Amino acid sequence: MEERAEWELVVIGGGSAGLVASRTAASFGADTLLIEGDRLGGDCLWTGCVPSKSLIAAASALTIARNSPHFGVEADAVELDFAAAMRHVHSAMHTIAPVDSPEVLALAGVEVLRGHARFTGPRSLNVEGREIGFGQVIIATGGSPAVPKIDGIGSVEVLTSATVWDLTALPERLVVLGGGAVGCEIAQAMARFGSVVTIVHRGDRLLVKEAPRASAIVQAALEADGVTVLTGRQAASISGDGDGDGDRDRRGLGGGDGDRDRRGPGGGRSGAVTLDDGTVVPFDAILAAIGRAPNTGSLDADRAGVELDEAGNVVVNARLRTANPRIWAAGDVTPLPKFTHTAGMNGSIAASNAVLGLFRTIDSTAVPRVTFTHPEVGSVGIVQADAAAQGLIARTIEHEHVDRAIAEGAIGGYTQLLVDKRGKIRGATIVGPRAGESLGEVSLAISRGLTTSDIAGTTHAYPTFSDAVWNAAVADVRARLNQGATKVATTALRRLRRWRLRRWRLR
Ligand SMILES: Cc1cc2nc3c(=O)[nH]c(=O)nc-3n(C[C@H](O)[C@H](O)[C@H](O)COP(=O)(O)OP(=O)(O)OC[C@H]3O[C@@H](n4cnc5c(N)ncnc54)[C@H](O)[C@@H]3O)c2cc1C
Ligand SMILES: NC(=O)c1ccc[n+]([C@@H]2O[C@H](COP(=O)([O-])OP(=O)(O)OC[C@H]3O[C@@H](n4cnc5c(N)ncnc54)[C@H](O)[C@@H]3O)[C@@H](O)[C@H]2O)c1
Repeated sequence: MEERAEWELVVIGGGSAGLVASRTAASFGADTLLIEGDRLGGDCLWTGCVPSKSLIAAASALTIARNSPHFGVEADAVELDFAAAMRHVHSAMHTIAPVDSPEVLALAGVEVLRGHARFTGPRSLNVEGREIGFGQVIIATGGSPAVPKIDGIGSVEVLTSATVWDLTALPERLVVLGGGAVGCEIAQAMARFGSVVTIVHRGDRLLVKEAPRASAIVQAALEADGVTVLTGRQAASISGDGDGDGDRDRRGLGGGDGDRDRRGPGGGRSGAVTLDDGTVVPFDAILAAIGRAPNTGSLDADRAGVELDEAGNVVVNARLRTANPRIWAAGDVTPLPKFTHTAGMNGSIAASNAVLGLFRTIDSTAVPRVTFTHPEVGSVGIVQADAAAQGLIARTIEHEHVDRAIAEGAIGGYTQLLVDKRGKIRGATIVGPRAGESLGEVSLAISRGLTTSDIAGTTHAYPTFSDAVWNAAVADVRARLNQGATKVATTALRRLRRWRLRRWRLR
């Protein structure tokens, strides 16, 4: 690395937020140093989006093959090769990884330093013994999976989203703690592979941030795939079958031989969990998916005057500036929504504010999110629970009336737009195949203040799932035509037209 007394901008953390922040800063010509303590690409590439969506794709392929007789396609023996499915997961990660290699970043003007960074003062960092001076810093150190504090948790190897991708054998019985996005996505994929999966969820419904109807549809879909969903409960204690120190091969973690995982006592990952209502659920593997904790524990943020909240998140204002005006933060290390797209977007905002002195602020009105279960749940803007309080009107299209859904035999979902009095789209929920793809249009509409007339007046290709968005907008426009001043105007225009037509006839 080039030696300098001071770097114009240092970015700590090479995940989604840090990568976008450093590339943005370098594109403005700033001397940019990116410090990464582990692997460039971060959670999204190595332990989050990419492996989970690859696992889901493998499980979908299996389910489609099994359901093919419905479409008149007979497949004799549909078999799972779990080790091959996991090879697909790792191959996807390694295919994407080179995009963010130090060599590619260097071409973009970003210098990469490997090592763990911590603050030594308001304008200095230490990376593995090396002092680094900075003009400004963007903290993008992300988060790590939280592990619950439960009696006996040390007696068993608890999988998390950081380690589950190293499984080489399918656990026969899997307990998933937590019914958020991580829990639902992985539980469904593993159940489709053939694991007997139980979700233990503290909340009263899965995916609690989504509309209750969306939660109910996802729960029914998971149950149809064989998942047992226990809501309103949590683990009280865990007991491992063995001594808890089984080696990696016996646990089916890394380097195993791919055999179906059947560990007896002493295996280290099997055991039983006792819930707070006394229910006992035995397992061959247990996955904690109860949220994430920010990576600020060893950052020595206080030495730089950076304020943390009670949960350890870096406190930022709407411009993503911390309590130290030279230090900014973006991504999962902040209390903002934890998604790759928000990490990237906010990384770009932090970098442009830091380097160019702009006053860009984060947009919290149109943050889309998609849970990639089958069916997918996509939502953006205001959710249904808050709609009534804000006087919004819901326009809902059931997918049983969407031709593409009928053609694909996937009619269980719905598309709902939440619209204000003037026809402005303020929120949406889509439950169904490719909901995430249909959501883009609604996100644009909300962020640009578009109305249902704008969507209704835009030709949409047929037959697509985005037809449902179009039809919901058309339904809103039609309903408005029958109301108030619009009704008066259309009635007057129609009468005028009829009068003119009558006069033409008389000529
Ligand atoms: C199972 C799972 C599935 C997910 N699926 C999706 C999805 O489908 N869509 C979506 O939008 N989001 C998804 N997410 C969330 C998404 O992965 C995160 O929101 C996103 O990756 C956060 O990016 P980040 O840059 O803030 O943090 P990270 O990606 O965690 O990057 C932080 C980086 O900082 C490094 N670091 C930490 N401390 C230091 C230090 N002191 N010095 C140097 N380096 C340091 C770390 O090694 C890491 O590489 C998923 C998450 C999980 C767990
Ligand atoms: N498709 C996506 O975009 C995607 C996918 C996965 C993860 N993510 C991101 O990753 C983050 C973490 O996801 P997550 O699912 O781990 O967290 P989460 O916070 O979304 O959900 C965890 C759930 O577990 C429950 N819970 C907490 N402690 C529990 C306990 N001891 N026992 C049982 N239940 C318990 C909580 O009530 C909560 O609803 C999310 O914030 C999300 O933004 C996004």
